[in-house]
Amino acid sequence: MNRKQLFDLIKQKQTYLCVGLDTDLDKIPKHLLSEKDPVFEFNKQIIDATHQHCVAYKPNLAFYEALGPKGWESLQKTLEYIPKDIFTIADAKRGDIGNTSSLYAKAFFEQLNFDSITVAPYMGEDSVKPFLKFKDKWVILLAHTSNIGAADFQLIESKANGRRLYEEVMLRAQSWGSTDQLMFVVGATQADKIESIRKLAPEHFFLVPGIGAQGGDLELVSKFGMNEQCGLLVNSARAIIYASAEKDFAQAAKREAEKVSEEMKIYLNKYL
Ligand SMILES: O=C(O)c1cc(=O)[nH]c(=O)n1[C@@H]1O[C@H](COP(=O)(O)O)[C@@H](O)[C@H]1O
Repeated sequence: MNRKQLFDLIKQKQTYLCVGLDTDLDKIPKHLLSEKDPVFEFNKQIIDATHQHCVAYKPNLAFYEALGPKGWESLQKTLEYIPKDIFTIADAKRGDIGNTSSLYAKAFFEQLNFDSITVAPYMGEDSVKPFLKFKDKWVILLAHTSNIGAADFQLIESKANGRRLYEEVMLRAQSWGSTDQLMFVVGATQADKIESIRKLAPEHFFLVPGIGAQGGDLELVSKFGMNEQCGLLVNSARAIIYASAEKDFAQAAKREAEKVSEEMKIYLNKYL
């Protein structure tokens, strides 16, 4: 899916919601635990209930890898179940020396056929470029993340040019790939900075996690983060998928996704 197709999908569905499939056996409703594949059964029902209200799904690999080979199987089945017109993000935060990155890229783009993968930029250009060699696939590079520790390194200012580390990442990486293959992660909890962050990369899509459970402000993110092609995929996981821990979990997730999407529809009309 290219940038235009992603924007068309956003316009058609009037939402830029990404649902995070951070599926945790300790949090899913107890009645699912007797299923052969509880993780897939949970995801399947969440996807059935929410797919009309989102444009992307983002399974976080940690939740699947923690279960060993069974987790990979659940992930693969989940990916195959996601409707083909919906954008998929492997939240894997990979990145290594070039030949290793090439194999990570194969794993996520060829074996699993994800549309995109989150990548950590700190090993530099040769660790990111192998992911950019795949046609119609996206790299989503960590820029300014949502967590408290984001300040530890990302805010360090260069003595040479005064730029913060995340600013340097965003500016340099733009020469590595086009706006049709590179996005940046900007946490919703950084909403106070999103206006200046948008100036660093006016045309790129941002993946914005951190609304819902982490308390980020969707209106601020939308008002200052949106560009002419929306340019935002805003992720929420726990607040949607664990809206209820009972048998009505899928309906509760649908209600939450619908609520966020209705808000997004207002912002699309107001700020686009
Ligand atoms: O790359 C990410 O998706 C990510 C980056 C970031 O800065 N902050 C962040 O929370 N995430 C991920 O986004 C999801 C947020 O989940 P909730 O807080 O439950 O909505 C998790 O899977 C995180 O790993």
